[in-house]
Amino acid sequence: MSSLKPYDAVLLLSFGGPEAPDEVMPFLENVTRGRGIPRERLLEVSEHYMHFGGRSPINDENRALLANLREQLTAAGVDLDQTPVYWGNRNWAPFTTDVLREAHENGARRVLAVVTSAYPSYSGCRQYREDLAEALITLSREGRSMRVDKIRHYFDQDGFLSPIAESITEALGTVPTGSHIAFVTHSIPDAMDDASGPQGNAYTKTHREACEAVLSLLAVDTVPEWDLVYCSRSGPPSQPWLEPDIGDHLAGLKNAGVPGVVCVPIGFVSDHMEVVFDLDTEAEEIAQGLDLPFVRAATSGRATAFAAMLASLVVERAAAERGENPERGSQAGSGPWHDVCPAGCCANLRNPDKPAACGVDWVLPIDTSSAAAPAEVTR
Ligand SMILES: CC1=C(CCC(=O)O)c2cc3nc(cc4[nH]c(cc5[nH]c(cc1n2)c(C)c5CCC(=O)O)c(CCC(=O)O)c4C)C(CCC(=O)O)=C3C
Ligand SMILES: [Fe+2]
Repeated sequence: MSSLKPYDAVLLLSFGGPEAPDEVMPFLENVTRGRGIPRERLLEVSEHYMHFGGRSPINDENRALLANLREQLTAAGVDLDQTPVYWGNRNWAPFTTDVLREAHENGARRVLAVVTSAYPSYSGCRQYREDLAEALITLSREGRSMRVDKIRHYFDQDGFLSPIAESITEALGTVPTGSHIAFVTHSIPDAMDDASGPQGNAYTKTHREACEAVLSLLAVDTVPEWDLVYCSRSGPPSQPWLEPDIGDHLAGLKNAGVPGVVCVPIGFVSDHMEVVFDLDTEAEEIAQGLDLPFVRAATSGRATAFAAMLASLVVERAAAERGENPERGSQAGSGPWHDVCPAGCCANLRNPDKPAACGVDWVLPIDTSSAAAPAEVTR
């Protein structure tokens, strides 16, 4: 039996997505609230969702991941009656606050979050920590005191990298010799990359480390040439975002006489809208127009090895909280990512003082107006 003490619940924390046409605009408004995204971009993105009947694939991906994570925690000897696994989202139901309230009602006081983002950045790290802080503040006003930690980022973990490498190896067998690999991730503003991680530029740096680790895992005689490129740019055109865009990159490859491309969505954990629309629909169409052979490699979200890796990081973090100094494996880059974010890590450039949980500087504000017992102080 492996205990998850001191945790009494696990939370799979994700982005969320609409499941019906009338949910699309309210969802997009949730996503972009206060983020300065032009209205035209919102309407354009709503069309992407409408192309799929108003239903994002992301929730079904997370339902599958939830089942796999439960299975892998059970396989690791965790008793799910003692530590149930919940699922909550930032932008759509089931919402984080509601799920944590339910967990509290069922007796949970210390929760370990597993975020569906492999890399550090404001979007993939601090914004989730802000969501958790907001939920914890709301719940503390209801007299419910809880603490939430989150597992470290896992861009460097074999369970994330190996399924991608296997899929690329297979894909390379179906494109002409000399084809390139285009690793693709979500574009973010240059300024957001500059502020990623404790020292800055961690978003691009950790992506490159993951790409290099994947390349070293390929079962091929000659490692193909590769680039890290971007998709899903939004924001005003005047604001610099990470480039090149996958579409422009494909045109460049064609011009350079490259005979084909394996497109690898390394920035994404599962086949959500960015993957099925921006890559499988838009980028593939561009490649077809260029007469450039194009194969898209798999994401690792559905792989057993991926859920097993998440389960092992959950077990590792629980051991660390018990002071047991567990072995901290890392198969890419310069060693394991931190458990607890230092102050200012993945800064919020618009609102630097917004409370964020799971960092050294997190203190649950004690609401003295409440008749309930004072909230426990957490880090
Ligand atoms: C780094 C990153 C990840 C990966 C890390 C992680 O997984 O968290 C990610 C994931 C996702 N992004 C998603 C959807 C959207 N992202 C948007 C907007 C933005 N994303 C950004 C960054 C990221 N996003 C940024 C800097 C913006 C601009 C607004 C802002 O500065 O915050 C918008 C608004 C419209 C638009 O502008 O495109 C939508 C609809 C979905 C769900 C897809 C589905 O429904 O299947 C997922 C998983
Ligand atoms: Fe961070």
